[in-house]
Formats: sequence, structure tokens, C-alpha cells
Amino acid sequence: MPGDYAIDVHGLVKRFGRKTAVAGVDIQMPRGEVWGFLGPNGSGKTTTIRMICGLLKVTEGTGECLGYDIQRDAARIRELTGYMTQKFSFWTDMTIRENLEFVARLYRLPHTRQTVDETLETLGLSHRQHQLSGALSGGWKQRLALAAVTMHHPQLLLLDEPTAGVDPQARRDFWDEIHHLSLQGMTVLVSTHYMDEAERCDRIVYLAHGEKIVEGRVPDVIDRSGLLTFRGEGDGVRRLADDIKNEPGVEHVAYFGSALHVSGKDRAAIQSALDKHKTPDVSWSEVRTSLEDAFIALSAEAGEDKRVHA
Ligand SMILES: Nc1ncnc2c1ncn2[C@@H]1O[C@H](COP(=O)(O)OP(=O)(O)OP(=O)(O)O)[C@@H](O)[C@H]1O
Repeated sequence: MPGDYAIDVHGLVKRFGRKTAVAGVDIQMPRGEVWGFLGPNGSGKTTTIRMICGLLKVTEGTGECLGYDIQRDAARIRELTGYMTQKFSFWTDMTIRENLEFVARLYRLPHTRQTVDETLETLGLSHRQHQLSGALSGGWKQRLALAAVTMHHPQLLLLDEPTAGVDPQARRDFWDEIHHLSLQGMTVLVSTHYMDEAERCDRIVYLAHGEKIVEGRVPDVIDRSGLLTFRGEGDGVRRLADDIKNEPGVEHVAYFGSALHVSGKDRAAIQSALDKHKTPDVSWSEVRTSLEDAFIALSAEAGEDKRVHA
């Protein structure tokens, strides 16, 4: 099989007129892994994905996807890839089965009936195959879209915010399916804004303003942020937020239900801030820094919008 990496791209740049959407991104993603692609709105995730699968011409940069050159072999890459766009569409007045048969014919897949049967079975859609697609709930629509993009047995799945607006149980089911596909050898790159989804990935890549800010396993990304976090619980803890926020060395203060999380890089400074605002009914303990806080800190370090710290 050509190439050790499913995705091996260097210095990808995409400019739309004077706007630089992607400003030099490198990704080396081994085959068979599940990676999360994160970053604020407009940070360049979709544009990067579309360059990787040959749907968008790169302005600068080189690379291979599944061992094929992203500029020269775009058509071949598209055959071997399943790409689920943010706004995937299907015929709402056709049944699930009819939609999948339509896609199968579009891809000129052999043995249409059998292929569709297998796809329905794999994704747990068999019992719903005669339902009109337009009547499906958000979670089942997502499942149908996944069925449509996996039917030709791609080696690489590129999923662009596949679970946006889907309820937690459906998101969980969707992720079970992603891991199931990964166990069958598929490589999966998923863009998401959900931190719990990021935690399910082998590795995450975080973009901001078209640049890769950080890449790694979740615990490593959290470590790299250098943040320490303390959780305060007890009556009145939320009233302390504004005062603690203004203490030196305190970088983030966030509400978690009735608790308060205080983060910063300097242990002594945080401790002295907490001591200063000590009250008998509030207790503090050190907890794991959240991935969200780590991203905010890393983005700020990289020159991202510093208003997030205000
Ligand atoms: N065809 C286009 N023409 C001009 N600008 C574009 C085009 N496509 C994307 N952009 C711009 O490029 C930047 C990156 O967009 P992109 O859609 O890749 O971001 P994203 O990280 O996927 O965002 P989101 O999380 O909102 O989906 C944005 O500023 C966007 O407006």
C-alpha cells in the first residue's frame, strides 16, 4: 500500500483573494487512527479538509493523501475517501433505502442491492430502510449520511462537524460507529466543536486563524498548556468569581454548575489568590485542567484573540 500515512501534507496554504484561510498547515496522520480537528469558527478546518481530499486546489504546499499526490491525483483520492460535509443533503421524499441505492448508482458500485443491504445492516438502519428520509430525527439523518459516505468502503473518512445539533445519545451512538469503522481499518478525521468528542480521539489538531496551534494526545495537549486548575465548592463560591478573576496569576475562572474552576500557570500565585479570598464554607481542591481551558491558553500564547482572558 503506498505511503505510511493516510494524510501527509506540508505547508498547506489556501488564499481566497486577499483572505488567507489556511496559513501553512502540516499534518502527518498514520493510517487507522481517529483524529479530531478543532478550532474556532473560520479557523480553516473545512478548507484544510477540502484540500486534503482534492476538492479544493491548494495555493501553496504539497502532500499526499492515501499515498496519492493531493494536486495530481485528486480524482483517485476522492474515490478512496468518504467526505461528509457540514450540510450533507439527500432526497427527503425518498426512503433511506432509495437514497442509498441512488448513491450506490452514483458511485457505480457493483451489486447495488447487496451493497445497500450490507450498509444498512452495518449501520443499524435495516429496520428503518423504508422510512422517508425527511421524517428522520437529527441523529438518524446523521447515520444515513454516514452510511452514504461509507458505502464505497473508503480508506479515509473526513467528517466535517458530523454531530452538530444532534442530541447527546445520538452523538454517542455516532461515535460508537466511528470507532467501529476505525476497528475495521478506516482512518477517520473528524472536525468538531465538542470537547467530549475531542476526548474520544487518538489525537487532536487545533487550528486558529488558519494555523496549527497544537497537536497531540489529549493529556499531552493539556500538559502543554501548563495550566493548573483548582475547583472550589461550597455556599457562595460563585460570588468569589469576579474578585478571584482579577488576582495576578489567575488566567481563567469558569463556572461548572455550582462549582468554580480557577486556572493559571503559577501555583503559588493561584494559591495566594485563593487564600486571599478564603471563606469557611468554600473548599478548594486541585483537578484536571479542561481541554477547553488548555485550548484557550494555547491560542492566546500563539497570538490569538486575547479578549478571551478579559
Ligand atoms: N470559498 C471561499 N471564499 C472566500 N472565503 C472563504 C471561502 N471558504 C472559506 N472562506 C473563509 O476562510 C476562512 C476559513 O473557513 P473554514 O470554513 O475553512 O473554517 P472552519 O474552521 O471550517 O469554520 P467552522 O467551524 O465555522 O466550520 C473563513 O474566514 C471563511 O470565511
